[in-house]
Amino acid sequence: MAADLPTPNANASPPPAASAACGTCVFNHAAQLRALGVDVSGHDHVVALAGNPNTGKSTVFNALTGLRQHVGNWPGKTVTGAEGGFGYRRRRYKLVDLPGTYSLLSDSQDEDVARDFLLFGQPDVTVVVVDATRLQRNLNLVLQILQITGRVVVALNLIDEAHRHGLSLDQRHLARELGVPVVPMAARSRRGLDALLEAIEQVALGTVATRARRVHHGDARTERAVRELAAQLLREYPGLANTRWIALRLLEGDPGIERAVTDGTLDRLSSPTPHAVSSETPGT
Ligand SMILES: Nc1nc2c(ncn2[C@@H]2O[C@H](COP(=O)(O)OP(=O)(O)OP(=O)(O)O)[C@@H](O)[C@H]2O)c(=O)[nH]1
Ligand SMILES: [Mg+2]
Repeated sequence: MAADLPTPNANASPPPAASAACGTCVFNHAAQLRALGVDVSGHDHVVALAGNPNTGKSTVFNALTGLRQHVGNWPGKTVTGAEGGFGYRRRRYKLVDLPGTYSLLSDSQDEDVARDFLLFGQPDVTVVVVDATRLQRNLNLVLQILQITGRVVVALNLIDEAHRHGLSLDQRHLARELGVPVVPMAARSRRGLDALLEAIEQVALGTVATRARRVHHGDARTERAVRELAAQLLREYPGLANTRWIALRLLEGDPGIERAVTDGTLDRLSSPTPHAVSSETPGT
């Protein structure tokens, strides 16, 4: 496995001078991102870092941006999304470090921040940082994120710890099962950063064919109800992204999503104009 890890990255820092925002980068959702407090001007793509608490998201953030987001060995440090940027092969990427969360479904402020950003900000790429020593537990969030976007790279972090515990992981098998790139890494020692940058670029530019694993729910009646509610949401909030996922959550009585309807979040974050592209991954 160690042979699959590339050498430390030479391209991550310092970023090149900001290029003009890419006119053809249709995956930026600047209006929604602005509403979420993230200014993407001067950047070509938006990348979110998501993952369970304490998996090394901020360490990846720091390695990519050269910034010093607080890192520690206890969970719960990153409360709001820290922002930074990096350059790779003449493109500028805005990077947002999201709070650690075990789920996009339950009801805490951290989970709301992460969920709202992924749902409504529609980043061009979401890097899900997982703890290779606790893969099973971490996959729950990966699968949830794959239901709302296929534009995902899984960063299989803490691979050094996994090896120390005698664990060996088949990242190719995992990538096939999930339908998205999987990059083994040890962010603290910058191992795997080059491969991560490469995978981010490929997903951002659509040069890799991802096919996110989708979970199919319920019977025909549930499916019909989801479709009707999703259509109603779209009528009420034109341009709203991920209506199917939101409909499913509403039917399940998810309090965080119910609150997003009643407190005006959905209204605020639905786009004034329909999206140029759907959030679905090509081929899914
Ligand atoms: N051994 C090892 N430790 C790592 C690696 N990456 C991160 N760490 C350590 O893991 C701990 C947590 O790292 P953070 O980057 O703060 O994790 P986080 O995901 O941002 O945490 P939250 O913001 O609380 O969700 C720190 O002690 C890091 O030094 C790695 O690749 N290998
Ligand atoms: Mg953090």
